[in-house]
Amino acid sequence: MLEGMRTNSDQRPLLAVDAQHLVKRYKNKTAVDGISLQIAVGETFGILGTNGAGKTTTVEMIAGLRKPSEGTVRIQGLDPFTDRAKVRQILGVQLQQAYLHGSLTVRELVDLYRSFYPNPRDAAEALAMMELTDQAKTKFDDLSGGQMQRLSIALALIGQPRVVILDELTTGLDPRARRRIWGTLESLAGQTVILVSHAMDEVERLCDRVALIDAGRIVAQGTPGQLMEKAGTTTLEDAFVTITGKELTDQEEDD
Ligand SMILES: Nc1ncnc2c1ncn2[C@@H]1O[C@H](COP(=O)(O)OP(=O)(O)OP(=O)(O)O)[C@@H](O)[C@H]1O
Repeated sequence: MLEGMRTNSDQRPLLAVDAQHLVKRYKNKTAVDGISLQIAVGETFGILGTNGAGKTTTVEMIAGLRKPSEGTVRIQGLDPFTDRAKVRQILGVQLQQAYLHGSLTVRELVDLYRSFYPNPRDAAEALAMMELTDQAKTKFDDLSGGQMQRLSIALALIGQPRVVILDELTTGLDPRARRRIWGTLESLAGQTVILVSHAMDEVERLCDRVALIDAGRIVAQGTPGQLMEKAGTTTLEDAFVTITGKELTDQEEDD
């Protein structure tokens, strides 16, 4: 999905996301401990790590939803904190917990989100894409968990944003829904995607590059092939275990 990089006036590659030395400290804990990420336009970039590694905190800082203790973020050259209105028009975010107004219907939420963007997808098409056509008049609070999740993905993609952040994209969805959503993501031409996951099949299938995060730091990054080569393994899962010394699969049970 990586397309030819565009350049800015200095003829340097224009990065979709440029995060420099992000740190997030809570009272007794450093959740993110100096993470830098440079993601090219059109790239699908995976962030992989065990529970509590700092993945969500990192992407929330990139999205401008959580203030870093240290470090800077630029999205297509814009600061998500000071250029909030502009960033909102080019960024779509699916978070683990959807903070959506429960008494609005699916269609009302879709219309609301469409209003945030200059060139949104057709509403009916967006609902069909996530198989929510029959739920258009259903209130958000009355959706099943899987339907809520599919709606949050539809809302992240509805504006055809240049940068999309997806946190635990298909965790908990059935295999058919997962494959359908993967197909949708593979059809996004030119959009940059940050995908937080601990599902190896998803990351291997979708991501051009991956950062492995452990205890708030990047312990390795590269293409899935490079990570397997570095670790001397034949699967990304084994590479993760070799590099971090931790199992990913055990963690899913804690969710
Ligand atoms: N508001 C907060 N106050 C204190 N500690 C926090 C807060 N939010 C997150 N943390 C801690 O920061 C660490 C990183 O959390 P984060 O949610 O970013 O991890 P994660 O990699 O996304 O994990 P998961 O896979 O469970 O979602 C965890 O130890 C978590 O308990």
